[in-house]
Amino acid sequence: MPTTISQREHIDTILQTVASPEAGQPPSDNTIISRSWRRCIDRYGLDPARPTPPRYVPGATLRERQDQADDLLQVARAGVEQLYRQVAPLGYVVLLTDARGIAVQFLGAKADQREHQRTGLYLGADWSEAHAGTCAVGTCIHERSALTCHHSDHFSAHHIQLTCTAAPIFDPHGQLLAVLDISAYRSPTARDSQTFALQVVRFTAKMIEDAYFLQRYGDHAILCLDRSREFVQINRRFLLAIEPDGRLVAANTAGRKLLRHHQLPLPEAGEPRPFQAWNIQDLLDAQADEILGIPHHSDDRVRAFHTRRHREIHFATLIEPPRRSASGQPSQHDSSLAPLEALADDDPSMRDTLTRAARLRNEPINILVIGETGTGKERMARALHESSRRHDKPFVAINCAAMPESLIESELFGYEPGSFTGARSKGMKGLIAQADGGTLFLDEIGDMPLQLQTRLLRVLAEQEVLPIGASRPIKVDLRVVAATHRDLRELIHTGRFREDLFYRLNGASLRLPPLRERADKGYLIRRLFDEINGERDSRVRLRGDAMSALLAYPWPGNIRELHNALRFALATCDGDEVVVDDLPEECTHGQLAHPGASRGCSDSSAHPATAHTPQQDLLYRALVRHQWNISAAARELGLSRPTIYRRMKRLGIVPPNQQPAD
Ligand SMILES: Nc1ncnc2c1ncn2[C@@H]1O[C@H](COP(=O)(O)OP(=O)(O)OP(=O)(O)O)[C@@H](O)[C@H]1O
Repeated sequence: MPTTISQREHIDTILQTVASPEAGQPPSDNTIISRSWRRCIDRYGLDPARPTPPRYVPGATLRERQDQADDLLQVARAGVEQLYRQVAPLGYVVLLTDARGIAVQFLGAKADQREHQRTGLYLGADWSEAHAGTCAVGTCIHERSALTCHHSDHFSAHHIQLTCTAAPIFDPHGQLLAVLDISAYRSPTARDSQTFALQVVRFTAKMIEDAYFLQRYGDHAILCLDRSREFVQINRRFLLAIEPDGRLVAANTAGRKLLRHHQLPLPEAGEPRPFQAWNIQDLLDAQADEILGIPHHSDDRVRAFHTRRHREIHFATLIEPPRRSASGQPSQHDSSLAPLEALADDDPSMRDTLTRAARLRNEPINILVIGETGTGKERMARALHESSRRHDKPFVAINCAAMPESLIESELFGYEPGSFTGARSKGMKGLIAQADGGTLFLDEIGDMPLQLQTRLLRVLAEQEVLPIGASRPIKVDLRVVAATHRDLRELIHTGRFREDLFYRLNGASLRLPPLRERADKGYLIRRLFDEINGERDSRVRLRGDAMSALLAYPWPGNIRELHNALRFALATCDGDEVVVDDLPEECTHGQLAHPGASRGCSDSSAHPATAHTPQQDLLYRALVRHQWNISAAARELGLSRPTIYRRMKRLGIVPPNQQPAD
């Protein structure tokens, strides 16, 4: 690469600084940077006059690194996306690298993908100091602290237009887990312009680190300490995981610093010392049960303690572990409620609906389930049935909208032998009678013809059904659950629904929120994925990047769309995992980059008219890049040759020399 004048000056500055620190003009009086320059030359043998182009690890290695970081990636997702929303308008991209500097997550504008790939600000890029020279990620890994690498702080002349700021993320034992980085191509010359960037990245890295900590030690009591009573519940500055007897198990970065300050350092990861060396009483001047009982001894759930050494005041609050029964297992509810509980995780509307459903499940009243199409009304009806005392009796579902009007009466009420032309000679038991003792589910009740509404009303009022052509009614014991996505009051108003039937059916109502409003999408995705997976011969895993894309997608209300997307991904994926490229194209149209697209860039005009899914796109581009050399494309994509052939066949990609002549 020919060097420009400013690059030439940059190279000279590095060489002079390293040769004689006093003579050179470091870009800032930043010893971290000049130390790193020296390492680049002395230890890694890098030459500032020969800038190395970005290095990308092969696809298979990237996937391996992403798998290893999967737990963190899942926890970090919300934080990384929030950070991206904050900094993208200022022209930054966001990278999360593993502890060795390989970018395992990337967020940046898709429109600038070629520039990202050219600079190395992309998935799979190696930002270790040994390869990229002085840079925010690599130098942060070495220094184990947050820093900005601004313009000519970078070792490589290739990077001097960039400003990059990175912060480390440590695991609960002090081991480096990952590095969070934001980088921009254009920024003011002054280094101070990045002060804010440093604060945001540090803050987000701490948030991710603490979220990971809380997840890892979710089964322990976690003591949160702060020097301020007002902020201790919000800041959670120092986090310490403790055993019921007060032994310290782990601490976040700030917590480990606090312990060191009080001469109680926790062993670092891999150290041979016994792990639970200290008790919380060694830190705070209080009995362990006083500390573990904070929530019960204090109105605002905060208590002040003196530290044993230094007599500093710290305010403490406690995150209690899940309650355990006498058997040591987390306390169990009534197991018959399991079908209802399985419908949702932690969504506020669903929580209210399910509490109500649990109370109503054995009450002798009919229930109306209300919700948009595909929000799980039938699921709810089944779960009500399965968790009720009627669970061993039939559940009969009828879709009032789908049944032809000519058949609906005979299907519902049944008929006597020979009661009309075309009837079966033995007669037929109607669906209502089949549901005797159990639950009758009337879906799309708003579409039931008026004349049948009258007959249904009679069945409900008298608990008996009169088959067509019969002279005597049959007694039935029914619980009716009806469902609708329509506004029944509006239908009553316009004369299309009987008001008296509405009150019969609406003994109580349960409302289901649309998917777009649900806070437990992650749970629904995992649950549906497991269900579809369970129907298959071989089991497949949903990888973190696919999960992130599914969570980021603005789903409309209908859960069926999510179901279809997962079914598609499971049907088309290769191997034993679903990755982001296996998802339908519309799910990946957000800002998230695809891991598979991380190698090289190509002319977008190379798209065949038929190639439009990410999988097709990716494979096609790789094949074009390698002049249809299957082995080379396979190597680049980290796949085997048979897999490439299989995918080409499945995705309808035909090499030019095998295409039929016009
Ligand atoms: N809580 C849930 N957990 C997992 N999957 C669910 C849940 N609720 C609904 N689904 C899935 O979503 C799809 C739609 O569910 P369901 O048929 O119960 O909705 P509905 O509201 O009755 O639909 P419609 O309005 O079309 O009658 C089904 O594939 C179902 O398996």
